[in-house]
Amino acid sequence: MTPRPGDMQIPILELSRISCYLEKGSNIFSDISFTLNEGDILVLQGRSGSGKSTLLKCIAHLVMHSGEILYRGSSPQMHGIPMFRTRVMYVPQRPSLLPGGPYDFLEAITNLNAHKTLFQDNIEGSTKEISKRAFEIGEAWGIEPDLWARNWINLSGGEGQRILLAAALALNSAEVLLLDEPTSALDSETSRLVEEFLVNAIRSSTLSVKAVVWITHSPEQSRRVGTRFIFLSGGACYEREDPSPSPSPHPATPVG
Ligand SMILES: Nc1ncnc2c1ncn2[C@@H]1O[C@H](COP(=O)(O)OP(=O)(O)OP(=O)(O)O)[C@@H](O)[C@H]1O
Repeated sequence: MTPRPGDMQIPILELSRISCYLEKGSNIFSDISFTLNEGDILVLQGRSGSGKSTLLKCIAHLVMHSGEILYRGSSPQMHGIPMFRTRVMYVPQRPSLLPGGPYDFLEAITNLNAHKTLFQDNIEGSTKEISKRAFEIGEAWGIEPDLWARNWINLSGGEGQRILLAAALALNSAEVLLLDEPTSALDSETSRLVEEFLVNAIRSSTLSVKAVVWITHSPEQSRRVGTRFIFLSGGACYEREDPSPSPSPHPATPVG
């Protein structure tokens, strides 16, 4: 489903009572609810193991969960799960499990039916055009074009991380990017370049991305990029006005 003009009034993403259970009786979190609107950079914080990555994977329908997720007012099933994942895209911290190299990855993604349906054979969606855009973004972040032809296992953590993010942006199909610690392997200078690019991408009218959920452990980064701040703690989720490093046991606004 392609967004229509009237869709702009409804939240881009609505989560209602999302719960994730690993085994019987053991839940990572329960009843998480919040909405995401165009222009939001929603920073997701919480202690290690609190369930941040799992929540992003639930949103992307990569992990079993209960509750309801609506994208532009319709369920992922209504959009079709592959199409939903091109519009609401999870970007992992590392490309550790991907086969081949970055260029193979771009080729595989651009050959998916959901991608082809979205671009309807428009040249903008071709592997060649997307690779060109990906190389440009990568170069702005210090990635030489020849690295795209390497195997993932022969790239450094920071190189793989930047390439994966550049690819997600170059695809220009996602309205929501779910970023799992996107700069965790980068030095502070490169991290700033990536942050600035992403913040400008949300404001740009020519790029597809309209909102981001961004996991970070850095309060400084949260402050620089975030427009909203949500904390996962004790299986529940709280929205705060500021990106304080340690959520108190009784934060201001429970949103779950
Ligand atoms: N497939 C799985 N099987 C068993 N336990 C899992 C699985 N995936 C996640 N977990 C557990 O769920 C909890 C939440 O993990 P998750 O990776 O979502 O945390 P996180 O907040 O992103 O952590 P970090 O900040 O360290 O990246 C952890 O206790 C983790 O061990």
